[in-house]
Amino acid sequence: MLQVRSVSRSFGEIRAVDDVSFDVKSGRMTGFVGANGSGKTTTMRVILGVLAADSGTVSWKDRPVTQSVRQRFGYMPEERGLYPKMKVAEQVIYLARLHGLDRATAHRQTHELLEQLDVAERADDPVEQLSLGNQQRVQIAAALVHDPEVLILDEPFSGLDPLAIEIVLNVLRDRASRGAPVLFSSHQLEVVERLCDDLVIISNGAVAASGSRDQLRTRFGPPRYELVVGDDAGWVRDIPGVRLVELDGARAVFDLDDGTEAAGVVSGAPGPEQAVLQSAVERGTVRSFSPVVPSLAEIFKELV
Ligand SMILES: Nc1ncnc2c1ncn2[C@@H]1O[C@H](COP(=O)(O)OP(=O)(O)OP(=O)(O)O)[C@@H](O)[C@H]1O
Repeated sequence: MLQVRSVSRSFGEIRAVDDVSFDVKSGRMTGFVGANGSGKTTTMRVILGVLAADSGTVSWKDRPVTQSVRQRFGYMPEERGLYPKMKVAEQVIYLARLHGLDRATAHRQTHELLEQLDVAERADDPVEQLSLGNQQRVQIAAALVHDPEVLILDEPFSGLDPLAIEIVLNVLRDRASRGAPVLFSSHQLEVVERLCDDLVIISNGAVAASGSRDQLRTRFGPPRYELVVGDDAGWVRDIPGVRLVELDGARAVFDLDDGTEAAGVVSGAPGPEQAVLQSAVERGTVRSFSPVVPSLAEIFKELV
């Protein structure tokens, strides 16, 4: 597990990262989200040692992260750093060699990755001749080629089309399933939502929430339900303890009033959602009744 503990970093008057702590667990994909300027890149740079923290620690497998440990990390920086005139494969092999791989291994791992990332046919072209999306795939190959123990990726999906997102996503999942902790930042919340196991939400340099995606959805979602009946569902608004959020003919979405608990939360007490369901059954057909979990975008709006 990679542990970030009480990390702070200021630039002059600006406190870019303020007492930030979170874990990136082995074998899990952790999405790192926050508004522009909230401190994601600064935190990632501190993890990588590109930037020193003013205070706080970063540890990997319970040991402080030193320069030699960082050699075994894979990092995709926000500012992309490929040599435009160098050929794709040559460049990735070169970076692999810098990480200490022998020539044959560097060669083999480069070509495997270019295949997986679906840019193998551009292996002998100079990087500058590739589209930005394809350059991005090469950048990802460069971050992964030395088979890193930990992956830290700053916006790995920006500028990728949906097909490329799927390809990169599969490559990262594969790395996670082999045990690497993967921390990636992204503004594409629907991608993060689909891809991550865990989440760290940062706001103004501080962690606003962290934990597993499913836990956060349960924690931050108001108790909300969707009911679909056979005819008009307008009567739902008259049930005590219920606040109608959306009504579309036979479909009603409702929250429980503030301070009202769902059934089972307070032992034995049936919640107002049970009254809705019972009333629906008495009135006729119930097509569906289910809790609604908030999307990451909704949680984000609430926190950031
Ligand atoms: N080298 C620097 N010098 C001065 N201020 C900096 C420097 N790097 C970052 N900052 C400031 O620190 C704050 C956090 O920036 P950071 O780049 O970490 O945010 P971010 O969450 O990665 O943003 P984005 O989503 O836009 O990439 C911002 O106010 C930024 O202007």
